[in-house]
Amino acid sequence: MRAAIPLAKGSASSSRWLNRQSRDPYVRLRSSPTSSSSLPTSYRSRSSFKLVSLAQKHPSLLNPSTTKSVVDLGAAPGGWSQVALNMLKRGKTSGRGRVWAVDILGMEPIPGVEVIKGDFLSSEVRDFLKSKVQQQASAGAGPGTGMDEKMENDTFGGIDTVLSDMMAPMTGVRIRDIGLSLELCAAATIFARDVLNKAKEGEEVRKEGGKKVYPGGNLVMKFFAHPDLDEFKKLELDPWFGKVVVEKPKESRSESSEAYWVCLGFKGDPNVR
Ligand SMILES: C[S@@+](CC[C@H](N)C(=O)[O-])C[C@H]1O[C@@H](n2cnc3c(N)ncnc32)[C@H](O)[C@@H]1O
Repeated sequence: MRAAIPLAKGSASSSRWLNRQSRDPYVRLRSSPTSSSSLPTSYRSRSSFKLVSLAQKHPSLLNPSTTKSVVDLGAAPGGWSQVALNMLKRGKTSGRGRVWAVDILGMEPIPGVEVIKGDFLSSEVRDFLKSKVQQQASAGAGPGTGMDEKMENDTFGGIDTVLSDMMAPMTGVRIRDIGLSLELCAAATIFARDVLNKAKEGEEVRKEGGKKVYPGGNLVMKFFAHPDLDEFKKLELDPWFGKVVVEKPKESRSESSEAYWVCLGFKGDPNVR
């Protein structure tokens, strides 16, 4: 087991880090027990506020009335899963909503979230997760639900939203770090294509509260800005979704090159439409 590396007392970098943490409003909010807003603020991670922000801007990502099932990739310590679960609990789908959380690291349990510990880059872990999702899909299917028919037609993936905040430990070697980010994005994208609910034929974009809602499942995925990743979006995301936008939530540190793709309205394989 690797020993924890202590922060060098008084070193310039540790004082910079401590200084930044103490000034960061999202680090303080993370553990604040109360808030005037209706959103719970005792989240496990600073990152939670990024998802809150993305979901406020794109309400169909975690829509309390329609989102029933969410997969959270790179979930530890569990902040995004908490946000997703809270949103599902507030809606009509409460009780039926499911969240699966996957991480290479362990995390404290969250009641209502099924945690799978494993490396998402391993095909065994992805297949295990897929089988869990499919079990739910077939349990939900049945006469009168319309789901049996959807599954026969191969248009029921079972998942409404896939979230990926996965980030490999940075090596500092830019080309390697970009390669790792691309590898995680590729694995999350291929998985999402297999499990996301597809827009039904003839289903139109509708407006809700002045915002467009694209039919079909959604994918939110962290990436690191680089021309190779722009190319990835153009080839692997844009043709598969109704709309793909790049978001840099205000809670994401400006010095970080991280951003998120918000992919709305899964349409399925462009080659067979
Ligand atoms: C930024 S953290 C996620 C924070 C989380 N969204 C939250 O709000 O608590 C990134 C996570 O990605 C996980 N990760 C990186 N590579 C992974 C992989 N190959 N498989 C599973 N998890 C991975 C890391 O272990 C880490 O916990």
